[in-house]
Amino acid sequence: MSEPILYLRNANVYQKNFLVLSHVNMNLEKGEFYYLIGKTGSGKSSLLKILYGDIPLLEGQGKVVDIDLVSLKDSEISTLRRKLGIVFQDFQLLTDRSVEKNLLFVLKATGWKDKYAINERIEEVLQSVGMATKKHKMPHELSGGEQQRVAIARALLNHPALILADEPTGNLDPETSNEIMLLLKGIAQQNHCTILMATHDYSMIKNFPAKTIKCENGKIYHGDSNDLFI
Ligand SMILES: Nc1ncnc2c1ncn2[C@@H]1O[C@H](COP(=O)(O)OP(=O)(O)OP(=O)(O)O)[C@@H](O)[C@H]1O
Repeated sequence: MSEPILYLRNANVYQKNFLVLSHVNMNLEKGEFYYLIGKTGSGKSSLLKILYGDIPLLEGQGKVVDIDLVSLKDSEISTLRRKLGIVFQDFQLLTDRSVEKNLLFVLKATGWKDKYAINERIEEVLQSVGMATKKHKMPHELSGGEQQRVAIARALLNHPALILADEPTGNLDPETSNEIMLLLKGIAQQNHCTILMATHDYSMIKNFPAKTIKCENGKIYHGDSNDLFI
């Protein structure tokens, strides 16, 4: 079996002094799609935050895209995030600049200098999410689904091997949610990239089956979305 793209061993996930999840063990394989499910407050966002370095891993072991979470220093968090794509429910685009400038901002912040390469990468990611014709639009001129497409394009800029998505369809209607799911699944396949997506949306899980990681009563359980509908 190939090396997992991320693993946690006996990891305890805390929010301040509160133990949210204990003895978390997980291995995510390259190119696979996983749902992270569980009731509100069960720890999905906290688990994702451990993985992108927003909460420190104080107990247990873990590695994400070859970066050790236990020894992660503040100065290495930007390196970790550069290797990941992160997508949020509320898109988190910079509202004062165009789609193109949102992407440019990330490329510059992550060390891209060559103007030609920058323009080419912006074109590529916008093409891959079907937004190439909207690069001069401001975020408020886009629908929620379009804004999420731009956020996904932004997540793809640095060719991440892993995308962490926290309720990416939570603010979208069912039809637009399906479009975003198709897009994410296509990205996982084409780029051989792993996606871990937190969601509450069981109808979507039913439409797009995948492996599941469930947070419940302070623990996680591995399964398959088909198990949820027996
Ligand atoms: N900043 C914080 N400080 C203290 N406790 C927190 C903080 N953020 C979350 N918690 C607590 O940690 C637990 C897990 O919250 P978390 O946001 O990870 O759940 P979730 O499964 O993502 O929920 P939702 O589906 O509502 O987003 C909850 O009991 C919550 O109250």
